[in-house]
Amino acid sequence: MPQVAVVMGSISDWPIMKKTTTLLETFGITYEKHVISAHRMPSELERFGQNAKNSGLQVIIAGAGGAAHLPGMLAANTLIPVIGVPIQTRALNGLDSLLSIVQMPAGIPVATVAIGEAGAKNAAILAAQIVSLQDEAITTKLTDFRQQQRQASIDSEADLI
Ligand SMILES: Nc1c(C(=O)O)ncn1[C@@H]1O[C@H](COP(=O)(O)O)[C@@H](O)[C@H]1O
Repeated sequence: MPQVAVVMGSISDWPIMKKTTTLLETFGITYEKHVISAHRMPSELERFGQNAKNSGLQVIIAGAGGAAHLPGMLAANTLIPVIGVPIQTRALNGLDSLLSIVQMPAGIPVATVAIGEAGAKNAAILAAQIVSLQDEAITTKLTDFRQQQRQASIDSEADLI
């Protein structure tokens, strides 16, 4: 039974959302991935959201661009925490996606991360932190990941030439 679902509004979001799944694999988290659009597939979205808890999922990561209603509509259909990834857009650089995801009305939260690649990576780390509350092996992997980042920053000083 996968721990996390990675959902995107379109296959065109996959190059960014692949950053999320790659990191989930690094942390040893099991996941499933789907294209589900709130706009184009409203009944599938409702069914997925309403079955998510029973299928054993612990976190949903949802990436969408433009009028990015997908994360909010998933959140409206489940009690599982939803992390929203705003996809960068050509017309408005992803500001449209960010505001559509972050400005949820009180009562239906979406944990919104940064636009684009940084957000896609942070979504995976945040999901790993949530799943790690019940999985000690993931805590160990997260600790190692932090240590590697720290060491890479320390080592980078040698390049200040
Ligand atoms: N924001 C949404 C939703 C939704 O929120 O339901 N469905 C698709 N999309 C977004 O439309 C953009 C363009 O999609 P296409 O490339 O398929 O036209 C994508 O970034 C997708 O996430």
